[in-house]
Amino acid sequence: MTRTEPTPAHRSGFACLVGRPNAGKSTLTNALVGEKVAIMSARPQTTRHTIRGIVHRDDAQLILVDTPGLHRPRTLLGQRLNDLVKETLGEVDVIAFCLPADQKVGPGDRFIAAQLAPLMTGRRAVPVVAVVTKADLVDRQTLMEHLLAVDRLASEHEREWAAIVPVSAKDGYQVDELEEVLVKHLPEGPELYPGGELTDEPEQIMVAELVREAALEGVRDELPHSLAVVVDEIVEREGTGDATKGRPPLLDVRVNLFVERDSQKAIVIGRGGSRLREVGTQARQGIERLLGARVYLDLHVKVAKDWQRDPKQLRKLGF
Ligand SMILES: Nc1nc2c(ncn2[C@@H]2O[C@H](COP(=O)(O)OP(=O)(O)OP(=O)(O)O)[C@@H](O)[C@H]2O)c(=O)[nH]1
Repeated sequence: MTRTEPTPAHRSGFACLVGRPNAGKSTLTNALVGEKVAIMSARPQTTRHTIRGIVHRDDAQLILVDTPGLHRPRTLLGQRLNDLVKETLGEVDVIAFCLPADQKVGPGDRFIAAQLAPLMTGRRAVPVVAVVTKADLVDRQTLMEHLLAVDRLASEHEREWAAIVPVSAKDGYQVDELEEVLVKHLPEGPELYPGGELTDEPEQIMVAELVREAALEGVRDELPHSLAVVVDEIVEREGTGDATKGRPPLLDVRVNLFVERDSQKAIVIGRGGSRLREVGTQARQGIERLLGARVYLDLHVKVAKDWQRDPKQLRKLGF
């Protein structure tokens, strides 16, 4: 008799690596994602999240995002930035807090732990996995002591880490385990970046960014964080390219711009659509350079009310 195993549900979501400078976040991201996709690190998707890479598997899609550095604020602006960071961190599914094994838990780590503590409790608590990085640099004894110190750091705030995982991005020690732990904390859900077509992904992100830049030009104050740009599709119009004659294809690029309110929609579109046309022209030039093709750019402005407050919407919009 054959028994069919139930297929485990597909999981998808966002993880954010935080930690003081030099904690090993970038190196660990590369180890998790692999070099191929790590090139995405340079492509800002939005001012809120930078996608650093996607771990794409049959059973899960883990999207690693970045936030601006979480530092001890020295100015009011710093404070504002930290508020933004906290808001952003509150929207991810799991946080990986990196603490280097070769350095004692210090004030920088304490500051970050204090910022994370309020996020780790309440109805929308975000699990925080403590990741002890650079494990290869210390001996077993030092590693054990460090793990205990990291454990105490959570206790100081009457919290518990969702897990403590020592890793070495350099020799690959426990990187797979960390991936499992992070995936385990993702909600069940479909692929957020379909097909795992990772090579297409940077293009879409860059196209979205070019449109976003053009759309914000001159109206940044009016639309600070209220604009999300999502590339709907990039398709080649049949029979348009002819490589033998060096003729690039014509690409149809469809892009949606989401704003929060009708008044913002009016700003983006401008009188009689004049602004949107300018946005289109400006963005198209950049996109043509980027893709090395002729581009027909189709922009749609839509109102997605309160999207900033709804994590499901945010995800749909690629945040
Ligand atoms: N031996 C060893 N060195 C590591 C490991 N991970 C990172 N490093 C080194 O630690 C230094 C900092 O690593 P990064 O990945 O740049 O750290 P980061 O947290 O991204 O740094 P910031 O961008 O400043 O926040 C680099 O010189 C890395 O080569 C590791 O697992 N083992």
